[in-house]
Amino acid sequence: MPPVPRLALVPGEPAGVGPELCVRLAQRPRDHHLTVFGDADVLGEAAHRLDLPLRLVAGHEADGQRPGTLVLHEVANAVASRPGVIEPRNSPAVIQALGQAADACQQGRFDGLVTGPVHKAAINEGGIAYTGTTELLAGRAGCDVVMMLANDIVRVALATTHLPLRDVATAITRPGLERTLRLLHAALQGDFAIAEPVIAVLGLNPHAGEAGHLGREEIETIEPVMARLRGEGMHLVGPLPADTAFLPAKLRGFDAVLAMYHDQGLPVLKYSGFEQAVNITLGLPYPRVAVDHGTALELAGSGRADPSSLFAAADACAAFARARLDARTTGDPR
Ligand SMILES: NC(=O)c1ccc[n+]([C@@H]2O[C@H](COP(=O)([O-])OP(=O)(O)OC[C@H]3O[C@@H](n4cnc5c(N)ncnc54)[C@H](O)[C@@H]3O)[C@@H](O)[C@H]2O)c1
Ligand SMILES: N[C@H](C(=O)O)[C@H](O)COP(=O)(O)O
Repeated sequence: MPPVPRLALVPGEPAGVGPELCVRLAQRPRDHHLTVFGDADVLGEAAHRLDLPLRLVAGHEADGQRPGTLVLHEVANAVASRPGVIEPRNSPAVIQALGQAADACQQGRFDGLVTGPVHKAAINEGGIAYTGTTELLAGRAGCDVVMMLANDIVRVALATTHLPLRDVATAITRPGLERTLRLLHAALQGDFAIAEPVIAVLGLNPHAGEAGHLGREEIETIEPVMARLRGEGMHLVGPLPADTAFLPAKLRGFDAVLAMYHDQGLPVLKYSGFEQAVNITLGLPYPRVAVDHGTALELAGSGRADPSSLFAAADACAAFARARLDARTTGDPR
């Protein structure tokens, strides 16, 4: 019998669409165990509003695969939550749920982590410094990571993540970019089984700096790193002008695109397929896959939120986890 992946599921912001999407996810037949780290009342109320069954049970062996059921690891909110209304007093519970699920993955008690959307401002307004779950998980695991969003059309990795635009240029350094490219390359080979990945690297400036007349980061930072890694055999294209790098004919030749900052790459990814796209954290000791959308507060409680991205995240995380479990049983060092 192949091993059944055990996934930890964190709904994210209780006032957002995360809890109701988790209830919808729980209804699907599945080939993995799901344990939800969150508040039982919030999940129960979301199920009631959707008129869907939800049994929250203890222990993952017996029921973690049964439709309509989730194993519960309770992380109770401080105060009652209402759909669409941010309550910063619940921010510690959101972060505790993420932290406890992450630690459980790192300890080998789960094989992967699936997360719903978190409201970054609510967490900060609750007194907790937080820029994103990618950064939180990297800090907790003590490793470098790369954020990559993917759908059937394109994979977009980011050289920098959640920081003000005015700080981007100085955050792009030769050592940082080299680490990012090595990690991305290794993940495309390991988790995506692409033997010789082709990675397009975007420039930072308009027209990739126009030979130094519109900025020098391409010449001083990006090109030297690319030259060094090409010398080791990596297939790197660029630095490319970002405005035309995503033209369909070009994109077909790339296994991933490395964008220099969040809004250089993610609008294209989200425009090309918002529903099925997922957010993958590369470099952690366990697979982590999240939805590509936010808390959509205006939809919370309406039952109209599309669960496709959470479904895709759970499927992708289960597939990554299964591949790693299989590799372990065959002695593959993945
Ligand atoms: N995965 C994450 O944790 C994540 C991702 C993006 C944004 N966020 C956070 O979410 C909050 C709100 O961000 P935003 O408004 O920029 O983005 P958003 O994704 O919440 O909303 C953008 C648009 O997409 C729609 N939308 C989002 N999810 C949907 C779904 N499942 N079904 C149907 N429509 C959906 C919304 O109604 C809105 O029109 C912010 O605090 C942001 O930081 C979190
Ligand atoms: N940058 C992500 C996006 O736009 O979808 C998002 O904000 C979530 O990232 P984290 O998983 O790091 O919270």
